[in-house]
Amino acid sequence: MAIEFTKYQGLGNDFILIDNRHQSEPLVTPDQAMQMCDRNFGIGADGVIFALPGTSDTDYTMRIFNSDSSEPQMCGNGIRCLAKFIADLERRDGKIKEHPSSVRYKINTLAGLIAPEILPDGQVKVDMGKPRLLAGEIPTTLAKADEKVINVSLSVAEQSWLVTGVSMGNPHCITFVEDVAAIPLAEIGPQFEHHPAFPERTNTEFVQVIQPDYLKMRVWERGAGATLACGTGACAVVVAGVLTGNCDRSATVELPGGCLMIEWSADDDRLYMSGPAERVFTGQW
Ligand SMILES: N[C@@H](CCC[C@H](N)C(=O)O)C(=O)O
Repeated sequence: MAIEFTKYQGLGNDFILIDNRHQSEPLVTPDQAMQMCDRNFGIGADGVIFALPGTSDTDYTMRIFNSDSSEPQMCGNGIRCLAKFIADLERRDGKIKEHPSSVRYKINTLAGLIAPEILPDGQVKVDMGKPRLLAGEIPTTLAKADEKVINVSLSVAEQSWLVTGVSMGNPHCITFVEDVAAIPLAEIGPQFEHHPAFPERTNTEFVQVIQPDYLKMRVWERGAGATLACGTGACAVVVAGVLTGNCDRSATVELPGGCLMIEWSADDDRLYMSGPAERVFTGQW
């Protein structure tokens, strides 16, 4: 069966989007998704995202397979791409106007309800929900299940790292370093990802504080390796930065693919992420 797809990217974190609005299960299997993501033998992407029907209180459901075929709970750059993809489909179907002032969606994900809004300038602002900070929620064995994991020592590659754990629905392990460019990401990233202290593996972010409102980060993603950006990761980094006294509640996070604006609201405890999402090309698999 031929599958129509559209490729999108958010700061170079790239995804194959599939219109799955009329079926309740993803149109491709995790193994097929892995083949599609292959950069030599497939389309090439960090993941495959499906726009599925919503639930009673949401407009749509998002599911995603990583490029290694695993299924994460959430993807920040991916949900901005999904919002643009759905708006393109709805525009094509005549469901929304050609140039609406803004478009909002409520999306059901494995991490709960997430709400993206396409702004008039084309950027997408996403209400990413509340961070989860307890070890049992992340999950990690670095502290007791009902304790937070803030600046806890973790031994990787014969070195001791002070790490902070944050869940944005998916697990993140954050460490602040002097020089993010000097981190041998391809060598130590997999060792963090598969460390026994993270029973569901982990995304890992290395962060350099340039100023309290400007951070530079590199990421090793669970199931995808070194990517150019990670939206849930950037949110988790600001939370970890606030908890460790390293940054303000609003900060620009610079990733290899560009910048995201992140705000951890003191009023409602929710994370707000703003950044771009662009269509790249369409095709048939
Ligand atoms: N790139 C994403 C995160 C995708 C999921 C991640 N690899 C995981 O397994 O948790 C983002 O922008 O948040």
